[in-house]
Amino acid sequence: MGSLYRASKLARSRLRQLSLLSSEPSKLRPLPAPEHPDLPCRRGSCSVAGPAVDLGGYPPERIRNFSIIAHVDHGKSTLADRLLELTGTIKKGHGQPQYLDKLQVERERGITVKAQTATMFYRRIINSSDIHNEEQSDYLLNLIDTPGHVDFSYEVSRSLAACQGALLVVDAAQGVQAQTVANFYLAFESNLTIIPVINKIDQPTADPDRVKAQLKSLFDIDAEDALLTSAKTGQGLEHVLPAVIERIPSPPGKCDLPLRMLLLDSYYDEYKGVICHVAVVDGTLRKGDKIASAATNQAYEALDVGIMHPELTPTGILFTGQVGYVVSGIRSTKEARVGDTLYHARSIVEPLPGFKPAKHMVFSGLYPADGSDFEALNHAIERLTCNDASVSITKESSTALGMGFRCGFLGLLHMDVFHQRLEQEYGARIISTIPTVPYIFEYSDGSKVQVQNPATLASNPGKRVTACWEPSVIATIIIPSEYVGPVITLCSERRGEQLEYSFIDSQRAFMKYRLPLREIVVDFYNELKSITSGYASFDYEDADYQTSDLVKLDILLNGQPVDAMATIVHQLKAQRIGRELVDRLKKFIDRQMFEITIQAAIGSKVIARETISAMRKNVLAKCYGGDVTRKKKLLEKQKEGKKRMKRVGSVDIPQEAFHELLKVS
Ligand SMILES: Nc1nc2c(ncn2[C@@H]2O[C@H](COP(=O)(O)OP(=O)(O)OP(=O)(O)O)[C@@H](O)[C@H]2O)c(=O)[nH]1
Repeated sequence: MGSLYRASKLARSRLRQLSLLSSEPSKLRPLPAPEHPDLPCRRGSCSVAGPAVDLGGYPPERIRNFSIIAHVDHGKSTLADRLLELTGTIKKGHGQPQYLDKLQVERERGITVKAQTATMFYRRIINSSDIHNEEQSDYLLNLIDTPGHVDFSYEVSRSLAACQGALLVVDAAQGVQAQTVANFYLAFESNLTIIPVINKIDQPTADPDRVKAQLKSLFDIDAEDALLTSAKTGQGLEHVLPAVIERIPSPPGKCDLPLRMLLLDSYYDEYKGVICHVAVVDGTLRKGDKIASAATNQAYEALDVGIMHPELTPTGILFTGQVGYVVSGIRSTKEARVGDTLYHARSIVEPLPGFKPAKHMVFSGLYPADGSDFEALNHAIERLTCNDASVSITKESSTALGMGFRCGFLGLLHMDVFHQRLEQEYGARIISTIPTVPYIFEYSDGSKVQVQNPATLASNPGKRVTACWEPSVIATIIIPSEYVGPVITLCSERRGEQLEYSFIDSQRAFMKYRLPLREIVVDFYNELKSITSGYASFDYEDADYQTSDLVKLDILLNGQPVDAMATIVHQLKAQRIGRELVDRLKKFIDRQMFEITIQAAIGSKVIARETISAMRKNVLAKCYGGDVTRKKKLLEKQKEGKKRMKRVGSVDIPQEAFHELLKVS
C-alpha cells in the first residue's frame, strides 16, 4: 500500500485545494438545445446536419472538458445518458439506453469499448433567490464517456488527454474496485481534477458511508467531496454539473496563439472519408482552413468542422478549448494518426506531446476463412484499424491457412471485440490462431528476438535456444475477505508472486501479485470470478520480462506439424496443455476416409496422442436407388462443408477446431 499511500498524500493536497473552490450557491438550467431528430443516425453512417450552433460565446473560461471514469458496470454510460438528458442534448426517454455506446458490439455485450464525446450546453444562474438580480452564464461542456474494462484503459488515457477533470464513479454497493484504483491513478497522473461520484445509491445494499471511508483510505479523498447519485432514479444528479463547473478548471489554451489540435480519435465514414475527433489546444479552426499533420507533413483542407452534439453537428468553426470533429478529405487510415498534432499549414508550431504508443499484450494470427477473401479482409482491417488504432497489424503467411495477418491486441477481450467488429461491421469471416504473448528468446549465437508467432521459433534450425524471457504483469485484486484463501491458491497455480496484501476496510482485501502475462490472458478472470462468486475485481499493468523455462508445443496431424496450431508454453504446463489441445481437436475433426493421428509434441518427443478411426461409408453410400436430385443435394452439401474446411496434408480441419483451441489455457 506504500505507493498508494504516497500518491494519496499528493491527492489530499490537490483535493483540499478543490474543496476551497466550491461551492457558492448557484443554479443550473439547460440551454434550449438545437433541435434534432428523435432518432439520430448511427455513427459511421451519416451525420445529422442540424441547425448550426454558434460557438462564439464560449471562450475557454466558459468551457469544461471532463471524462467519466469507473470500474466496469458502475454506471458511467447511464450517468452520461442522464447528463445528456438534463442538458437537453438528447430527449428524455429516447428509448435508447446507454446512448453513447453506439457500436453493435457495445450494445450486445453491455460494455463500453470506444470512448465517446458529446458536447452539451448549459446555463448557470447565480443569485436565483432574487429573480431581478439573476446573472446568467452559459457553459459548453464536453463529456467523454470511457470504457471500464482493463483492456481498454489505453482508450481511457487518450480521453483524459483532452480533459481537465474526471468524474470518478463508484458503485455504492460494490465500493472501490480494481479499475477504480487504476482509473484514479490514470486521472491523477494526468493532473486532472477528480470529482468522486458514489452512484447507485438507490440499491437496497448501497452503503455510501463505507465507500466514502474507502475513498478516504485509498485516495485520501474527503467524504464531503463525494457526490451521491442514482443515475437510475435521477437522485442527486442536480449536483453533478454544478460541481463540474465549480471544481474543474477551464482548458488552459491561448486563443491568440497559432492553431494546435490534438487528434484524439478517428473513424471511417463511407461518405465523408476519415472523420477526426480533435481537441483544439490553441488558436481557432475554421471550415476551409488549410491544415497540416505534424506526423506525416501532409496538408489538407478542413471541409467540414463541427461538434458532437451528440451526433455530428456542423459549426463551421472550433475555438480554443473546444472538442469537435474535422473532415479533411483524409482517405487513408494511415494518415490519421491518433495523438498527432494538426496545425495551420505554413505556421510553425511545437507539436503536442501526443500519446504513449499502445503496448500489445497478446498476439494472434488472423486469416480469411476462405483463402480467396484475403483482399477483402485486408480492406476491412484497414478500415477498422482507423477506428481502433491500438491494434498492430503485419502480414504473415501460414502453410495451413495461407495469407493472413499477425495482430497485436491490448488483451483478450480487445481481441474478441476486434474479431466481432470485423464480422459485424465488415462482414468478414475469419479464423484466428491461439493467442500468444510476446516472448523473448536468446540463441546460441547471442542474438535475441521477440517471438510473436510461435511458428517462427522453428525457423532457426542452426541455432539453439540458450535463454528465454516472458512478459509479466502487476495485478491488483480486490476481494471480500472470505475469498482470500482460494485466490492465493489460484495465483500460485498461475505462477504468481505475492507483492502486497492488505485490507481496504473490514470486509475487503487488496492484493498485488506479479504474474506471467501468459497465465492471465486466457481464462484467469473467469476463474477468479467463479471462485469468488463473482465478487473479485481485477486489473493489471504491464511489468518487466522475467526469465522462464519455455518450450514450443507443436500439433501434428498424421505426422505433419500444423504451423497455425503451434504454441509456446511453460515447461511445467506443457503436458497438460498438450493433452487438452489433442482432446479438443479430436472432438472437432470429423472422421475421414482414413485414420487420423493427432499428436502434441515438444521437438521430436510426443507428449499426447489421439486417433480418429477411418470412416466406413462415404456420404454418397446413403444414396440408394439412383435418386439423382438427392444425390446432387448431398454433393452440394458436402461441397459447402468442404469450403469451411482447411486442408493440412490430407486432413480437413473445420474452422470451429481453430476457434476451440483459443480456449485452452
Ligand atoms: N440500480 C441502479 N442501477 C444502475 C444505476 N446506474 C447504472 N445502473 C445499471 O448498471 C448497469 C451498468 O451500467 P452502465 O452505465 O452500462 O455501466 P458502465 O460503467 O458504463 O459499464 P462499462 O462501460 O461496461 O464499464 C446497467 O444495468 C445500468 O442500468 C443506478 O444508479 N442504480
